[in-house]
Amino acid sequence: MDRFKLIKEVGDGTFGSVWRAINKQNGEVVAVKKMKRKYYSFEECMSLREVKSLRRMNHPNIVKLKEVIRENDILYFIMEYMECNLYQLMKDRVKPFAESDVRNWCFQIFQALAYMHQRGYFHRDLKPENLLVSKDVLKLADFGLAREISSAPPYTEYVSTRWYRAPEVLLQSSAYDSAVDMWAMGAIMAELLTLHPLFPGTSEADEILKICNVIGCPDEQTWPQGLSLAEAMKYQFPQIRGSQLSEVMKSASSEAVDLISSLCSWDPCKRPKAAEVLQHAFFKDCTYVPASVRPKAAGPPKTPPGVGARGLSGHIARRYSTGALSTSKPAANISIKPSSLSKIGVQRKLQLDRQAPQKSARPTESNTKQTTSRVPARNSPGNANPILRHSRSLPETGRATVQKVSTITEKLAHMSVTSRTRTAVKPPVPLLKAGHLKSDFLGKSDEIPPAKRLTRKLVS
Ligand SMILES: Nc1ncnc2c1ncn2[C@@H]1O[C@H](COP(=O)(O)OP(=O)(O)OP(=O)(O)O)[C@@H](O)[C@H]1O
Repeated sequence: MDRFKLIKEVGDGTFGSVWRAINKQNGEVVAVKKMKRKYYSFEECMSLREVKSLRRMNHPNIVKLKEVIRENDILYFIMEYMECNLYQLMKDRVKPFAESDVRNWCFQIFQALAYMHQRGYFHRDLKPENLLVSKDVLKLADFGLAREISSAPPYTEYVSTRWYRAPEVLLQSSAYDSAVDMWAMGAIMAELLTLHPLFPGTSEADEILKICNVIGCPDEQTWPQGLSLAEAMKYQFPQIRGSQLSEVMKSASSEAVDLISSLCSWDPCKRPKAAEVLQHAFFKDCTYVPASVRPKAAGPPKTPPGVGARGLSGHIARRYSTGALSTSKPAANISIKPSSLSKIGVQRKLQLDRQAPQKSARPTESNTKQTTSRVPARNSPGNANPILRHSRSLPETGRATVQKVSTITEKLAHMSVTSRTRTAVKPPVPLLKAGHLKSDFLGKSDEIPPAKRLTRKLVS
């Protein structure tokens, strides 16, 4: 690590602290993520999901892992540096972002998702904090480490973010897939457009209630599997017709509302795939698709190989070609090069009953008993949220408006996605009542005082 000069801590997550640093050898600014737990062998580091998945990703909208260094049993990830995350951009804002900005950002993220879903990976913890920004470039970060659950607590505990958690995960489905990322993106898009979280649940049961308040409760037509999942848990959905998303997002365009409606469909099968989303009318002005997600036959890109709908200079994409894994004890260098894709893909144990062990920027649960803290959500509307005042169901899906814009994007729509199986052991299920606020599905209370309900950071 002598090669790097740490300048400033820029992030403190559950698993690691992140620093802006300079590579003294070439002057390059990098991000150094110093992991909080110790690693006693290089093999252990190599088996981390974050390493396994990120080293296989080479996309302009996925943060590049340059090196992995183990020194004195401490693990460091050397990554490309990004200026901030989307939550930081949102939290002090009063005026919502222009829809064109949201469009450009989301277009980039959906491209990254199309790329990784095609390769059999899905993120499972999409949230504004994990979407990093530099100028108008957005990149997905924080891959899969949280799936690495076999090591000693507390740093390997799984922490997921409730506000963006898909209903099938909330209802403890034993099999779910990349559609969970699509749900999270719907919630994130809405939050970007309104500066308010769309489903700010204070517990898992309240999370489902918040969802029902917006999109109405599911029925045999909209999500039969969901009713079965609920029945298996002895959970009763609150009988709510829901609001109108356009009322919650008054200034959003009909295309934005339509896309969010389809992304936040109860039934994961009814959510569009990432590649389909790129063809949605909301993105009609965004035509650039990076070479990395184009079918090989499509030829070279017509715009520079940058990122985002606006396109960026080519040097950015070229920076991401190689990297090295290294350790100083014992010395060993291993090249990062894309290897054959794992058929297992992302595996992350989901623990739904308790809260995050420590610093986590969002309402989360993990399998520790520690309480968690939250920082206030900017402009959190609380009960003033208009979703609580309206009662009309959303359209089942907005897929009808998906438009075909090019041969390339048409081909993208046929990208395959590998399903994954959740490995969590299910504990006994208590009887749950609709809208139950006192305890979570697994019987552990995570209710917090009303004044703190709509805050983001969980406190010990
Ligand atoms: N490459 C980077 N460049 C700049 N900042 C970064 C980078 N990677 C992460 N960060 C910052 O550090 C924060 C924490 O990083 P990260 O999410 O990887 O840690 P974590 O311990 O896995 O967090 P979590 O609690 O979400 O699981 C991010 O929200 C972001 O603000």
